Amino acid sequence: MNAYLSIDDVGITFQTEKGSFRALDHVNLKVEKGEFISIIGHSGCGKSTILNIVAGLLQATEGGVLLENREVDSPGPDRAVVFQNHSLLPWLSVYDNIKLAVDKVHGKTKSKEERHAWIMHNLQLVRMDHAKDKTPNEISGGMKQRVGIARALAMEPKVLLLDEPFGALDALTRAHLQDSLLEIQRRLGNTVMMITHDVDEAVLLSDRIVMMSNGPAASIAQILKVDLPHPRRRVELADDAQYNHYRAEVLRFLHGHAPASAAA
Ligand SMILES: Nc1ncnc2c1ncn2[C@@H]1O[C@H](COP(=O)(O)OP(=O)(O)OP(=O)(O)O)[C@@H](O)[C@H]1O
Repeated sequence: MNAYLSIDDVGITFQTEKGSFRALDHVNLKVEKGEFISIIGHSGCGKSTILNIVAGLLQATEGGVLLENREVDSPGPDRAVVFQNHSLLPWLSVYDNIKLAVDKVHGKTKSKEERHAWIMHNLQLVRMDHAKDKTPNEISGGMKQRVGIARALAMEPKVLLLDEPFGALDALTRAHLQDSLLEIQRRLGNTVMMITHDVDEAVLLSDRIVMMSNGPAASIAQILKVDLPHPRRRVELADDAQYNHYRAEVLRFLHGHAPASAAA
């Protein structure tokens, strides 16, 4: 039987003014339903490119992506993306930003009252129901990311695609949001692919960490299975030998694959 999400021998070549650029080569990954996968690797190795291919925003040159055995060839509500810099519409309230997505995805299947309850439920999940009437410029960066995550969850996607969702946040806000995401993901059983540069974030949240080689022609170099029991609590894990082992593995990998310019 095929995996829930299957990235099969994906390669991509971009045509640029300077000629063609081979970004990814022979990328293969099978993701199970409910799995939390992190993708880590040096800048420019092709993490966003993989995510965008899964999102259907980019077309692979070779190979392809199957989600529940159906080929991904365009963006769709079954794959919600959260970017580093939130993509909320600034002229709509927090509530209406989520409503837009909910009406699109659930407009035919849920009544108006059900949709309202669903919007509020998802705002409560990320603890943003108190700010439902505010516009994005009236709330902080961390709050905007919370709303972006609520909007993605409200679409009930098969796969949640997170491109450095906490990259632009301060350490404390980031830690809070990681904890909420972990708790929500465990509760709802979402299938998640998340790009990160943060080793602790990857170990804390993931079932598996996909480590990429440097480009051009980047591929998956190593996959680390993170066998830490849940619930995972960051304070307790700080002294946990297994946690520190995984952390060291990823750091060793990144150090060993440092781009030539950074290795000196
Ligand atoms: N549309 C494009 N045209 C040409 N080259 C591209 C295009 N998109 C990405 N690339 C190149 O492909 C490579 C991978 O880019 P990508 O953005 O996926 O890397 P990344 O690992 O996500 O980087 P970062 O961690 O810095 O965000 C880079 O060398 C980038 O310059």
